[in-house]
Amino acid sequence: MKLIANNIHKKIKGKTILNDISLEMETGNIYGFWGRNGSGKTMLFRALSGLMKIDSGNIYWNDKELHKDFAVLPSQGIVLEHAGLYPNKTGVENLLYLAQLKGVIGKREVEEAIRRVGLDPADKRVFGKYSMGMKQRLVIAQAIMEKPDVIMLDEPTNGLDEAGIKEIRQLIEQEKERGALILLASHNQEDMKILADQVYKIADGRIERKGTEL
Ligand SMILES: Nc1ncnc2c1ncn2[C@@H]1O[C@H](COP(=O)(O)OP(=O)(O)OP(=O)(O)O)[C@@H](O)[C@H]1O
Repeated sequence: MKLIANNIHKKIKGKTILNDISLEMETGNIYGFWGRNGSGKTMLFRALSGLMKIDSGNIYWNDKELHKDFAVLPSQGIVLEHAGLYPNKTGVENLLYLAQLKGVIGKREVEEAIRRVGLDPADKRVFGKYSMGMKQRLVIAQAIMEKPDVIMLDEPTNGLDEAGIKEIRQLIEQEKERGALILLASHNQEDMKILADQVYKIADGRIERKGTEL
């Protein structure tokens, strides 16, 4: 399965955020997005997921077009900010609530995802009391819990200690082996070296370079 972008452009308040971006990505691979703060990685993920409309260009998932055949990408898990998680709900409660919106998975799968990121489904602490690393793990659990075809991870190893980084890298590899298409934005060079099959270097909203190394 393929995710394709053809010549996408986006301006916000007169400023060009995405400038003629074309990409072709296939399931079973990890694509790294490397670039300075503000280069456009997050905005690109938002565009590709359908969360943000583009001004021109086309985005295809297989033979279907985003914004024509569907409003958002049909099978995706996305880690952006800690958006959508309630500080006064536990991890399980938070993910169950989100799972119920789609109705594809139930409690068993939610608990399995929580275990896979190294958290305890029986933990009664609420999200607001989680450490930064625990929050990050729960957000990743949310992105993978429905076993989506496309997973977008924006800085997934942020806030994790060395052991946590290793665990999350393993999880990302497992998701690739499962056959997911993974987009990974990270400032961590090791993440790029270890995980990415292809690296897109982003600068000023453009793809400056594509290759197998940084
Ligand atoms: N709501 C907004 N209104 C105006 N400009 C915005 C808005 N959101 C983002 N931008 C601009 O879009 C550009 C790209 O930002 P983006 O968040 O995609 O960068 P990034 O590569 O993800 O950066 P970082 O590494 O800091 O996460 C930046 O110049 C930013 O200032």
